Amino acid sequence: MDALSNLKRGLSADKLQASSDAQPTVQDLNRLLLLQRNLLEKITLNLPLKELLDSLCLEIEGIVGECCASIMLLDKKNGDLNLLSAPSIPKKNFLLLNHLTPGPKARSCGTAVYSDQPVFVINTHTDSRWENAQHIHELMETGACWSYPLHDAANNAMGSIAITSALPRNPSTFHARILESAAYMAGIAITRHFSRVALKDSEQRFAHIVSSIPGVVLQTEFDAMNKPYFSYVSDSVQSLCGVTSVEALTSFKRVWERLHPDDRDMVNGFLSRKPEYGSLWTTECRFFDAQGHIKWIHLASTPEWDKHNKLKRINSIMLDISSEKAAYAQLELAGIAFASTNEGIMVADANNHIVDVNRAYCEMTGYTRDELIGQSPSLFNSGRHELKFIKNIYAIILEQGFWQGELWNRRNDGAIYPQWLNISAVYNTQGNLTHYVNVAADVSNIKESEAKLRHMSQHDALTDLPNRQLFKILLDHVIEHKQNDQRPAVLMIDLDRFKHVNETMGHQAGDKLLIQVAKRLRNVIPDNNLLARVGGDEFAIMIKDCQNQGEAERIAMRLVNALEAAVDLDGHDFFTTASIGITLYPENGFDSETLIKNADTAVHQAKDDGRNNYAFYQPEQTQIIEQWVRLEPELRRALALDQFRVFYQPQIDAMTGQISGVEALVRWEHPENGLMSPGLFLPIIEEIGLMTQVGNWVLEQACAQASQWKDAGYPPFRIAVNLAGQQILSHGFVSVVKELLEKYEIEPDQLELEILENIVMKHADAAKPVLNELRTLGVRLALDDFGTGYSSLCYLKMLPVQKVKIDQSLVRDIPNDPDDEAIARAIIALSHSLNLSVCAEGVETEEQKAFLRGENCDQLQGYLISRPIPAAALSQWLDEHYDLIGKH
Ligand SMILES: Nc1nc2c(ncn2[C@@H]2O[C@@H]3COP(=O)(O)O[C@H]4[C@@H](O)[C@H](n5cnc6c(=O)[nH]c(N)nc65)O[C@@H]4COP(=O)(O)O[C@H]3[C@H]2O)c(=O)[nH]1
Repeated sequence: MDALSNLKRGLSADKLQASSDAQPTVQDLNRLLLLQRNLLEKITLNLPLKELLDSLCLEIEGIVGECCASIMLLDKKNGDLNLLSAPSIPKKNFLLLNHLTPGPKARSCGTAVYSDQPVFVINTHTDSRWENAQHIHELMETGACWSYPLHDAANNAMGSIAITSALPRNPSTFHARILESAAYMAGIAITRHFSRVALKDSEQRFAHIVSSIPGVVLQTEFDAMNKPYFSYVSDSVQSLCGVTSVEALTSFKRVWERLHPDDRDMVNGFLSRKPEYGSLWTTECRFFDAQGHIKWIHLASTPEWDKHNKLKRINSIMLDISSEKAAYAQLELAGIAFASTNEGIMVADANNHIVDVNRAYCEMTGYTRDELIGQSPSLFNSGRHELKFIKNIYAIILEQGFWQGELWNRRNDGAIYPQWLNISAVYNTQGNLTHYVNVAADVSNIKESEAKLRHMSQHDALTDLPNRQLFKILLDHVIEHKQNDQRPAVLMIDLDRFKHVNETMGHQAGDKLLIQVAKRLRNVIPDNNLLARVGGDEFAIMIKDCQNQGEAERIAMRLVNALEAAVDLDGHDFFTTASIGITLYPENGFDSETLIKNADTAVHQAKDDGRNNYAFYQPEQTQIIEQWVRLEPELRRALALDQFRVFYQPQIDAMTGQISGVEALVRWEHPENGLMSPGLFLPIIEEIGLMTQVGNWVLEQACAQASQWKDAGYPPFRIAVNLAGQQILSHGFVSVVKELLEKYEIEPDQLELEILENIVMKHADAAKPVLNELRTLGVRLALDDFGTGYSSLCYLKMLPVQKVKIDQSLVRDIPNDPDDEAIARAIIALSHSLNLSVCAEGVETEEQKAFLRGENCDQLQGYLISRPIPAAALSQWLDEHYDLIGKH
């Protein structure tokens, strides 16, 4: 329907304001053209919509006269019409006019929009389309209202433009044209406005999206020469490649130069891909950022092709994946470590089901990876740990996050092995336990080495017996855990003169001897008792329960006997003996330290008692040992410091009283202690191996003195010198004697060498040839201290001795002890029967002298005649008893 017919439909004869319906004049048309031109100009200038529409309304009002122009717009949300521009309508009336819902009776504007037709109401008071507008009439003078719908780009009604007059009024054709034209232009202005707003919105949204993307958005196009250039680059390119988006847009090269040289060929290939590659291209490459650090980029692109399949454009996004790359590299590294480490690694989930294991773990356990996945670590249970222990481990892990320690586990083949295990709990970011990581090492080898080391450190390498340290530990253990009536005992066994074996026969022979000794001792001691080698030639035995002294004594006897049989050393029979010291718990000590120390002390007592013997600990021995320790270093220097002296004690003929000889006896003139007798220091000298040196020194002193006495005019008498075992067995001893005799021009039979009975007995094989040589030399030999040791008369027969010296212990109790008398009597008689002369030692009383003379003892020596005295004093004694000498 055109404007005019619409006009006719709304006409009413009454109260109409006059209106010319004449055709528009040239002036009108000019005004209309001017209106259009002005509005188009303003649209082009992009003036604000409101300003633009207001000016349109005002211009219409100016052309039409006595009217108000207004523009209403549909609210898309609720579908109501609201005023968008009404410059001449007071603002207070806006509320009356707004919220107009389009409909058939919705006044002029609502009806126009509803019907999408122009509506010319020439009298609002009578027109049914205004019948609901009483509230408006009450407040506004509204007589006529002509309205035209506005259209959007899709030609849908989106609002209205209206000319309202206070009085009813007819529109002219020109009015209708103005309205039509204004509606058209307002529609353009509004549509354009909304397009611009939408575009701006879209741009803003795009910019927002691009800026919020953690990467660079870019568009690459190709020029006529097919060279790439960027048609769009988002600002974030700067943080990635160190160039601004403006620089990138102006120079593709600037970005290209930031690309890692090694990746350029690959990216070149990327840019020249063919459609076959599909619609999404991805790759990874490296760029240098502004600081020169490498950034890893994930490049994702969608290509656009022209109709000739020529690449037109590439839309890309570049994402910084540097941290992911680093994390991946770390993961890769962890993966390599996991796979290649020698530590077994097992990962279990929160329910303790195995989720992964490495190669080392499989090797250690003997299971394949597939066999282990999904299993529980209880598969390795060795049965050596209580459930409580395992539960406690997991309790510690939950409390502290980890546990480490040693476990016994079972391999697939059933073998049980020690494992050093470190279990850590793994928690996720929410703090929930997700995994357990077990790092385990098979410590069997370490354990074995440890055990070997421990064994080595606690055992003697030669005999494989426990050493002193272990002996002490075990002894303390027995003491600590002993039953009430249990009495442990310690037997310390010291091989007599073992050093001599080493020195004369070599260490190998010494080792063999020790091995044999160990074997014999082991065979002798009762089961369940302990034998240890606690020093070079020292063994120790712990009797776990020794009921009484007698039992210890019996064992000691058995030990002594066991060692008595000859030991075969490289085809030679060798005899060894031992001195045994015994301590009993608790009387001789409450701990291992004291029991061992005191047993050591008792060993010395046994040695003093003549060796090849045993002795129980006597507390007073400790004092002697202490003295020993004090004197030893001083004794080592005594010879060099000329602190030894030789005293002489005369021996007389029992029948005639004439002097028959003198015995040389050594003394030590200690700088502080004064003169010390040999009993106090000779055992030490012997023990420290200086006996040969000191003994030979005494021998030389005696020979020199004999020569002096001879030179002084005294008739020759015998010089008796004591010989120690070490001396007899020392290399070249006979030559030493020979040289001395020659040096001091002494007749061999003037020298008498006194040897101890037990020394000869013990070393018969070695000593006998030496004694024979001495005898061949012409030197006289006397058996000293006879009657105290073996007293084997068979030996007497075998040895080349000419004299027997009755020990002073047998003389001491004469005449009170009939036994001693009987022994002395027997020795004298038997010696005489073997053509040996007899000298009695320690003669102190006339009774002893009388008894001995009565028994035909040949010589007497003792305090009754003279104490041992220095050479000068003896010279004086000789002078005083000159007659005795002369008669010799
Ligand atoms: N109670 C008492 N004692 C008497 C009496 N007459 C002598 N004596 C002591 O008896 C010991 C005799 O020497 P011996 O039996 O060979 O016993 C010697 C001897 O075996 C050893 N000895 C001494 N000098 C040497 C030495 O140069 N070399 C070696 N190998 N042994 C020596 O030391 C032992 C002890 O020597 P001495 O203390 O000098 O003790 C000496 C002497 O002083 C007496 O009437 N009553």
